[in-house]
Amino acid sequence: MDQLAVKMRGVSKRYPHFSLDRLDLTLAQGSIMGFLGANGAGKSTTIRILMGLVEQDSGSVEVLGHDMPSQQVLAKAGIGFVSEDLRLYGAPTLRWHMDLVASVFPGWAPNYAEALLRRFDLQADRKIKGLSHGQRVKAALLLALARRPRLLVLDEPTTGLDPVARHEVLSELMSVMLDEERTVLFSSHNTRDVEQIADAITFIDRGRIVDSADKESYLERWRRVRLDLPPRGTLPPLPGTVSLAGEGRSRILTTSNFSDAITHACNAAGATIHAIETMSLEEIFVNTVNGRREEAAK
Ligand SMILES: Nc1ncnc2c1ncn2[C@@H]1O[C@H](COP(=O)(O)OP(=O)(O)OP(=O)(O)O)[C@@H](O)[C@H]1O
Repeated sequence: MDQLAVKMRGVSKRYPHFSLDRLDLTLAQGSIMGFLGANGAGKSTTIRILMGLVEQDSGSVEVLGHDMPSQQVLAKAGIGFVSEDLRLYGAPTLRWHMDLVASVFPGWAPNYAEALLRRFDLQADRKIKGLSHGQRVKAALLLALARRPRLLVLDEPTTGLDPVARHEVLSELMSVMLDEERTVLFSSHNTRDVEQIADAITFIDRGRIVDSADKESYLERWRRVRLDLPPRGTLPPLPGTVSLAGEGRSRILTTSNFSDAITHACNAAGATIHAIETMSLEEIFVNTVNGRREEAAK
């Protein structure tokens, strides 16, 4: 079994209008996990708990083998964290921040930091307050990456960036991650960003983990099948059916568990299949969340 960088078991946290509900989340070392959820789904709360910034009401949290929050000092030595909450000081320069982080973390890699400055097109002698939002995000990433943390936790790093800055940050992040094996937890409500860089994906909705798997498995399992039923024909119940829509004899079957058995069953029912379409992560995410909400409403 892979070593786990993050292990959350039965973690609950109750706020007056929201609760995280017995959340289980594991992140194997070396994997890049996209943590996807709509606004208010509980992504930041989960990340704050695993960073020891908020204490769970119940359940256990282990990060890099350390219990959280009780051993957070040990865990944090190995974590690079970038989030909207983390503000850099405005008046000092980026160089001042680099020197500060280097003085605190022995793993700081000066040559790597200089390479990242060039990659991110940042000038170290500029004051933080004079940087654009995109440049600040890149500065925060540089400060986290150059420590060479074993675990990188990025809470919505692309939120609020214009498309150009977003593309820059993502492509730099991707090339940085190709450089060596890193464990990354990357939260976002942007499925395209996650699809681009993650190899594992966890969906959270209304404080609950809805699904968690490697990206390829999502993209392979989910299909939209367009078909025509024979006159007065019906389809048998098919495992994995998320929705079956359509009018007259035409149907669109959305399944989260596609296999040849589905096409065989459709053919056996006399249906004519016109197309079997792959789905984007965005469509999978929307279908997962909607399917769950419809279940809850029944
Ligand atoms: N300290 C707090 N006190 C009360 N409620 C809180 C607190 N922190 C978070 N919440 C609530 O918990 C819910 C989940 O918030 P959270 O920030 O975890 O969501 P998110 O998935 O990160 O959302 P977004 O994508 O909008 O940032 C929200 O309804 C929020 O109002």
